[in-house]
Amino acid sequence: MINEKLKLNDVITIEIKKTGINGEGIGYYEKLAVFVDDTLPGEIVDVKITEIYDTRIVGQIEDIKVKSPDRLEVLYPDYALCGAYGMQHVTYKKALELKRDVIVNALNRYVKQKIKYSLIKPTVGMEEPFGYRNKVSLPIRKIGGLNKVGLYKTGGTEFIPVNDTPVQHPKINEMLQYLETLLDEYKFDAYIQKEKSGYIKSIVMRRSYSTGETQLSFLLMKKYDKISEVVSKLVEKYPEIVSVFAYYTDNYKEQIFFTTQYEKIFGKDTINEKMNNQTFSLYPEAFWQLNTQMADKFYSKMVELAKPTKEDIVIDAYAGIAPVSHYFYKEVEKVYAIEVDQRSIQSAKLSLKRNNIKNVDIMQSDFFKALKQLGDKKIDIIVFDPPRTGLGYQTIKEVLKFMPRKIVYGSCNPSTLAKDLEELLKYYDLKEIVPMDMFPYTPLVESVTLLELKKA
Ligand SMILES: C[S@@+](CC[C@H](N)C(=O)[O-])C[C@H]1O[C@@H](n2cnc3c(N)ncnc32)[C@H](O)[C@@H]1O
Repeated sequence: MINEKLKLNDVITIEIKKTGINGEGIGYYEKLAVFVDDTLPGEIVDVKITEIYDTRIVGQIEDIKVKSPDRLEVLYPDYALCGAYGMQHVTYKKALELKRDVIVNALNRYVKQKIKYSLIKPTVGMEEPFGYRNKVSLPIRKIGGLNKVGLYKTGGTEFIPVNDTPVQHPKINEMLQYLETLLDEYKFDAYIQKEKSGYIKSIVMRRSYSTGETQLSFLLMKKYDKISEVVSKLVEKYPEIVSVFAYYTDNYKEQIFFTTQYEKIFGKDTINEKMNNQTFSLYPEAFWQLNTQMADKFYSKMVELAKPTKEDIVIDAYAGIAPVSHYFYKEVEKVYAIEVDQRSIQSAKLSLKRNNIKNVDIMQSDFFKALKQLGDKKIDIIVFDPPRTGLGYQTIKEVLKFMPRKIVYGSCNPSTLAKDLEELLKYYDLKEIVPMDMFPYTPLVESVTLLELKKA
């Protein structure tokens, strides 16, 4: 076997042929796939081998012999390591092309039938692809005696301070930096993993793109009065902070941001975000897309592709706080919005009421179970927007009992999209896939797909 000839730390020279699902370059060494971070198609690279498996090798750049014309200088190497700003080595224009290629590659890999690639449209991106991130969820750790917000190196345990990435909203960066200084000033002890000590574990900061209202959620190991003083200082400087919660945990190990034990320590329960002339009320844990400007394009594309009619009954599956329902309700007879998470449901109910929407029924349920509950109801269109795990065979089997005329599939994972399409395309024709760049300068690839029930 080829890989028996290779040893760790050997250096091989390969040409990068394509981009993988995590943004890495993929080349081949005598037919064995070689995965190398931060490389681009067309580049000739000396690669030091760091991992060897039966079917693939992982390596790191030793030297780039031929550089891609689309390569950019990496200005924040640490932020590439923790995925916060992982595609900074490539021009935005090229990144949009590569994201479409990732979808094409996933379809090639998982879908047996021949796909007309002209159905996969160019990636819809942003005009100004910086400062778009409206929320950060960051652990806080004590490093060299100072409190730092940051992230862990992808797949590792090394903590990397992260408080000024160009993809986060500049106001979020500013507030994070001020928070760090306050935590030091008030002698806070951030969590230290090795010693299992410290009492502040993480911060979630969400800033409404449209109103600027900002919500903070601290995760604490115990009640600690000084948090109120820190919050007062923050609010004094940033009056747009209008909602602050403290969550409590006694679990040192688990990497979580929210628990069921919480209290509001300042201001309102929710912050308001505006989109499509509607107001959405966000509780801290409620799901909301991280890029509000692109979210608007994402939902508008769903309606544009579905072309719903006034008689249609629609399912908004994996609804979150039901933005899809908010975009569809006017065009159709009725929408069932199905979501499992209680706080998203609370936000959805508040938002639908606030926007005076009466033809959306909310179902708090696992999607699979909800389909069983809906029994033999007529469903014309199903809009999916599942987590990265996709739908899976069992759920698709249940969906197929309804045989909706159209399916609109919002996906955040090209691999699970392709696997699900392999099943769905037995009964549906693929009409269009529109890649959407919801996370510029990261490897994440989102898309909206339209399927229509086969005629026969
Ligand atoms: C990618 S988010 C999409 C939410 C919403 N469509 C949006 O764009 O804001 C996926 C949502 O699915 C929900 N979810 C995850 N598993 C679920 C399940 N088995 N049944 C119903 N909802 C689920 C999550 O709580 C989350 O709100």
